[in-house]
Amino acid sequence: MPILETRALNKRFGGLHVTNNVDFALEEGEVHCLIGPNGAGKSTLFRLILGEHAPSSGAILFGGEDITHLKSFQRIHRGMSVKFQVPGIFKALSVRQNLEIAMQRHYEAASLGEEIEKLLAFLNLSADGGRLAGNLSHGQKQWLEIGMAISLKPRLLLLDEPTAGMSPEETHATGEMIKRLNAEGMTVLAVEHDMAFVRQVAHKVTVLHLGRVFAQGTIDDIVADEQVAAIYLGKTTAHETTAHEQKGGLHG
Ligand SMILES: Nc1ncnc2c1ncn2[C@@H]1O[C@H](COP(=O)(O)OP(=O)(O)OP(=O)(O)O)[C@@H](O)[C@H]1O
Repeated sequence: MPILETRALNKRFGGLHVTNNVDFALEEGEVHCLIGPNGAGKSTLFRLILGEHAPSSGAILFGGEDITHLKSFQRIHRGMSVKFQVPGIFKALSVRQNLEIAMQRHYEAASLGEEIEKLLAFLNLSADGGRLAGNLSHGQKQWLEIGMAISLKPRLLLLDEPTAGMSPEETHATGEMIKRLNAEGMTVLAVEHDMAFVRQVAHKVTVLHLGRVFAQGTIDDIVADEQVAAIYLGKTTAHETTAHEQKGGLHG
């Protein structure tokens, strides 16, 4: 049974049909990347899954349960967690204090310190626990965010462009983190533009285009798909679409 499923999911903003009859299934235990040209509807689908947008029609299931009408916090209680692109860390607090805030209600006081140190080590931030979060590098801030998102050991981790703005080395280190989390049992859905990262982590890739599922397969299937290449070059005539400005090409 898929851990997450959308059935005939639609979202319209006025006359704009941004999520168009999306049937999507995420299998438990996989790392799945959602790609597609700018404006394809990736963020909107993400926000629908999280409960930040209400769908116009269709259903969302998590662990087999219909969650279409649940609030975000109820979805989080059921085991979803998210890291958005914009950092939501407390800049004026230390790295350790940030993790403490995320974790304190969920761990016994006696084990909290040890859990935080374990997480700091996982995030390559052991030497930075006492630094103000606001003084971390961009990549380190993203890792702290990931740390806050995984601190409650979610069943499903949602990542919105986790490597945006990172160096190739930081991107690779982030990929290794995702692979370790996955090896320990976490299912991951990531919106991502960086194809090197997608190749590093993804078991499966879904391409969204004009709000629809356009293609699905392994990264090799997707990169070899000429129709996918065409939409990235803005050559599609499926709708009245103009060439999209790309942050990164398909072959990244
Ligand atoms: N709240 C909103 N109100 C109206 N239109 C919206 C809203 N959110 C998104 N859209 C429109 O929906 C379309 C899809 O946007 P979305 O952000 O989901 O795409 P995306 O694939 O995530 O793009 P990017 O890769 O640029 O982040 C765009 O045309 C966008 O302008």
